[in-house]
Amino acid sequence: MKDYDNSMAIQMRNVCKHYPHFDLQNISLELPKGSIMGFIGPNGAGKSTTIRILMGLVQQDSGIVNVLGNQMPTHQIAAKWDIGFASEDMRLYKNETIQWHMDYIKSIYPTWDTNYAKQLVKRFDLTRHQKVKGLSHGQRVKAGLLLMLARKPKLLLLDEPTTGLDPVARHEVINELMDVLLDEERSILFSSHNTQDVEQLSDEITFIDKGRIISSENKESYLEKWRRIRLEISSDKQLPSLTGMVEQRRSGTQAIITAKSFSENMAETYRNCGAHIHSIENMTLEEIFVSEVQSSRAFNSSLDAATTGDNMNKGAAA
Ligand SMILES: Nc1ncnc2c1ncn2[C@@H]1O[C@H](COP(=O)(O)OP(=O)(O)OP(=O)(O)O)[C@@H](O)[C@H]1O
Repeated sequence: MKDYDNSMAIQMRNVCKHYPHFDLQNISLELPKGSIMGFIGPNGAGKSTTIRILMGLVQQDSGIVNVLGNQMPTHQIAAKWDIGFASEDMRLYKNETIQWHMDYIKSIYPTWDTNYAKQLVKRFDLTRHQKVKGLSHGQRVKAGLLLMLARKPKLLLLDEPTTGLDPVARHEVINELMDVLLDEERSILFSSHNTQDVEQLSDEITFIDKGRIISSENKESYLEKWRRIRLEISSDKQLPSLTGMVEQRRSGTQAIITAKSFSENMAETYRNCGAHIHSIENMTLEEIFVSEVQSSRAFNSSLDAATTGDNMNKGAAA
């Protein structure tokens, strides 16, 4: 990438990948160094495919990918020294112990931190001489994270790191990831279905659905824009459709408005139309996620309908 920005751990520009029943479409995202990005999307949205492209495990059909200054997949070998990757299907040797794996990783990576590895064994409540085949799912996930964290990679790519963990184990893993970020040069991108984890951990949030990024923003400013407005208006009056309103639900005199770019002017306009506003509430990331996905799907299907209509008209004209 000619204009590679040195302050970014990840830069993706217009990345596309075609599978027989799926297209990753024009993915562009940037992760500043020292930040943590939550990557949220429904099942089959394209999260793992994107992470695998960043890791060089899958090759994009087009578009530019730069990870820690390395063009991917061309310079993936150099990049992999500094990337820690963890996914649900991470393979450990079943007949070997956690200690065996620690020694093995230590022999490969000169950055391995023996003291930190020992601390992690304690914090994750693992037994070093236990064989992998005897570990529970949660213990296996924690062992995988330990092996990755103790070699101190500059970038962590985590594909659903908390899936299948009980609340206590999730809490331990999240706290550990937050501690990792105390070192300001390190960066994390993690995918999740769990919006609570993402809300707690992330500085940046990216939503993906059906292979397209639907938003990618700083968490604080993003959460600040969304509001749910509950109001009452006489049933014979219409509420105006304002810019930034993504949903309006009415039942008799009661209405609930979801706003994507809320401003006081919006509330004022409703009041001027005769509405009485009961409350203006902040929304959780989960509520915002559902609204984003629904409005993006509605928008895309209206575009598809318009395109189909155009084609039919062209067909008719021909
Ligand atoms: N090697 C492959 N060959 C064909 N299709 C694939 C391949 N890998 C992924 N896909 C398809 O790409 C789509 C996106 O999959 P991906 O695993 O990236 O989604 P995801 O967002 O991580 O989903 P989940 O949350 O369910 O894990 C799916 O429809 C999947 O079937």
